[in-house]
Amino acid sequence: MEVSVGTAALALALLLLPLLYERCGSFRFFCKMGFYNGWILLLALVAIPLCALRGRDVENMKIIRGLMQHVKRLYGIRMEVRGAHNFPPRQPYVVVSNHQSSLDLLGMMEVLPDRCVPIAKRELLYMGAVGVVCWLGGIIFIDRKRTHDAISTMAEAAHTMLSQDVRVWVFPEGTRNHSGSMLPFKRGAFHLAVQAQVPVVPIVISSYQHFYSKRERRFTQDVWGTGTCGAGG
Ligand SMILES: CCCCCCCCCCCCCCCC(=O)SCCNC(=O)CCNC(=O)[C@H](O)C(C)(C)COP(=O)(O)OP(=O)(O)OC[C@H]1O[C@@H](n2cnc3c(N)ncnc32)[C@H](O)[C@@H]1OP(=O)(O)O
Ligand SMILES: CCCCCCCC/C=C\CCCCCCCC(=O)OC[C@@H](O)COP(=O)(O)O
Repeated sequence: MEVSVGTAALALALLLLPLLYERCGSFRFFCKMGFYNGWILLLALVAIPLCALRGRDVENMKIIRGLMQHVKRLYGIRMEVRGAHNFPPRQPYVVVSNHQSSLDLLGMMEVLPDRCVPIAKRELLYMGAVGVVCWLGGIIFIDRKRTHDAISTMAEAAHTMLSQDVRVWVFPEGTRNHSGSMLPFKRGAFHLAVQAQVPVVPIVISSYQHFYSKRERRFTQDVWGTGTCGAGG
C-alpha cells in the first residue's frame, strides 16, 4: 500500500491537533475564538434570508437574538441575569453598558429588550455576512473618527427612538476594555438621552477575567462563568 507524503502529513496533523488543543492554552484560545467568529458568521448566513423578508427593521433583532442564544452553551457559559424588571416597560430608553470583548454579544443577547438596537462602529458593516445582518437588524452605525457625523447620526437616532418606539444600547466607553476597570465615558449616550428625553438604563456585564483573557490567551473550559447583567432604573 502506498501512502503519499501529503496524506501522511495530514494524518499526522490530525493526530497532533487534538494533542496541541489539550496541552497548549494559547492554541485552545485561538481555536475557541476562531470557532466563535466562524460560528457567528455561519449564523449570520442563516439569519440573512430570514431578516431580509422584513428588510431593515429593528424587529429583526428578535431573530438575531434567537439565533445567538444557544452560543453560550457551546462554551459552557451559564449566565445569571439580575434586575431585568428594571427595564422601563413601555417607553424608549438608552441602555449604557460596559464592554469587555466580543463575548459581550452573548450577554447582550441574553437581556436585549424588544425593539432595542446597539450603536456600533461602522467597521462592523464591512464584516461580510455579519455586517449585512447588523444592517438588516437596524443597528446604528457611527464613524468614531468623524465626531460631527457621529453626532448627526445620533441626533437622527433620538428622533427614531421617539417616532418608532426604539431603545438604543450604547457602550459609552466607546471601545472594548478588558482591564477590569472602566474607561472614561464618551458623551454620546447621554446627549442622546437628553435629546430624546428618555431615561438611561445602566447594565453591568460582570467581569469574566476568571475564564477569559485575551492578553493571557486564556479561555478555559472547566470554569463556568456567570455573566451578570443588572439593570438599574
Ligand atoms: C445571528 C447572527 C448574528 C450576527 C452578529 C450580530 C451582532 C449584532 C450585535 C452587534 C453589536 C455590536 C456592538 C458593537 C460595539 C461597538 O462598536 S462600541 C464602538 C461604537 N460605539 C460608540 O463609540 C458609542 C460611544 N461613543 C460616543 O457616544 C461618542 O461620544 C461619539 C458620539 C462617538 C463621539 O466621540 P468622541 O468625539 O470621541 O467623544 P466625546 O468626547 O464623547 O465627544 C466630543 C464632543 O462631542 C459632543 N457630543 C458627543 N456626542 C454628542 C451628541 N450625540 N450630541 C451632541 N454632542 C455630542 C461631546 O459633548 C463633546 O463635546 P464637549 O462636551 O467636549 O464640548
Ligand atoms: C468580507 C470580509 C469578511 C470578514 C469576515 C469577518 C468575520 C467576523 C465574524 C464574526 C464577528 C463576530 C463578532 C461581531 C461583533 C463584535 C462586537 C464588537 O466587539 O465590536 C467591536 C467594538 O465593540 C469596538 O471595537 P474596538 O474595541 O474599538 O476595536
